[in-house]
Amino acid sequence: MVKVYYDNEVSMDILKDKTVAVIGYGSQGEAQAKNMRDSGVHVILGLRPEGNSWKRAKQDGFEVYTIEEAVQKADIVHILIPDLVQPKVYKEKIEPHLREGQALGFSHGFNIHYKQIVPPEYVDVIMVAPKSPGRRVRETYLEGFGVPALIAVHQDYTGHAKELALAMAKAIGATRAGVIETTFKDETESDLIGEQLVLVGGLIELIKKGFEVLVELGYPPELAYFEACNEAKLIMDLIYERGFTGMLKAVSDTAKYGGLTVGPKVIDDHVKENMRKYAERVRSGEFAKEWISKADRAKEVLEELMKPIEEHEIEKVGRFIRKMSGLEK
Ligand SMILES: NC(=O)c1ccc[n+]([C@@H]2O[C@H](COP(=O)([O-])OP(=O)(O)OC[C@H]3O[C@@H](n4cnc5c(N)ncnc54)[C@H](O)[C@@H]3O)[C@@H](O)[C@H]2O)c1
Ligand SMILES: CC(C)(O)[C@@H](O)C(=O)O
Ligand SMILES: [Mg+2]
Ligand SMILES: [Mg+2]
Repeated sequence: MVKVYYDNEVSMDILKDKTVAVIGYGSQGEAQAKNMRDSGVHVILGLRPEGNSWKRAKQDGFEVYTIEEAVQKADIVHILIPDLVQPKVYKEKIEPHLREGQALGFSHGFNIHYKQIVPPEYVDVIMVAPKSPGRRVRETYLEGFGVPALIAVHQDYTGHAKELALAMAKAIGATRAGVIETTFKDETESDLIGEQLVLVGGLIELIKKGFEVLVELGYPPELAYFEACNEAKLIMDLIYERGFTGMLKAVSDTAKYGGLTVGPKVIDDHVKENMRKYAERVRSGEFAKEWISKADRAKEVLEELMKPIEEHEIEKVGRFIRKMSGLEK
């Protein structure tokens, strides 16, 4: 079993009298900046003056500076802007202001692992990667807990890089749930493979295709939505809390028999073959090459990819069901 770091064995002393500049105030930036501030860390924000985040971060009571100023004021520069934006911002606004002994922090190893950012040898390079969307990073912290996270050290100039990564993980609330040390390579590849095959790509397609089959067979879309999507959350909660076995114990014997005999025939070896193929594309760097080649028009590319999803019938029914459940107005 891997070593897991918990609250009682990690100290935040190394962050005393230090300033953490969080670059970016999006999903992870906002959550991590707020958690670290609430843990007593001096956090400042480095943002674009013309951006929407500037106003939001100010309203949330943060000291906000341009990215260049924040780098100059900081001991730790924690880069939480979109992966494809990071290399340009790093080259133009961060690298020219770096000082000996500072630390660069990341929540995903993409740009270090694929060498889109190559920091000078006189800084520490660390990762604190919460294994959760940003929103849960904040919500669980406010509930008095945290989300699990990975830490990694790419470069240890000061000799204190790991201590620093652990301290930041504690400040984010992650050591309450447990923190595991890994490498930039393993975090990057496993994160990309997980989100493509299962978490984002796999789940959307499984739910969408299940919904489509039910609707094609003539069942009302609302019923199809309950079966293929809404209840998926409730079943996943059971798996999250009790494991597969616990979930199976909670569903009917009919669901157990049908699920366990038909499931492997639907998600069959062809699906696993596809998974292997696309995991290999991540490991070979082919996926990164493709994604990096879109850097100049990432926004348009994503809009194009999201359009058919946004217009899919499942999204219309979803809005209706969420209203019905009081989740949306
Ligand atoms: N989204 C998640 O829940 C999640 C989970 C784990 C790890 N990560 C990693 O965290 C990092 C940040 O991802 P995110 O999804 O939180 O980012 P995001 O897309 O939410 O970041 C948006 C923010 O980045 C800043 N920004 C955007 N474009 C900019 C530019 N051109 N110049 C300067 N600032 C700019 C703005 O403050 C904006 O609010 C990435 O490395 C990502 O892989 C994200
Ligand atoms: C939340 C995820 C999918 O786990 C993260 O890795 C991301 O890239 O947003
Ligand atoms: Mg990811
Ligand atoms: Mg992830």
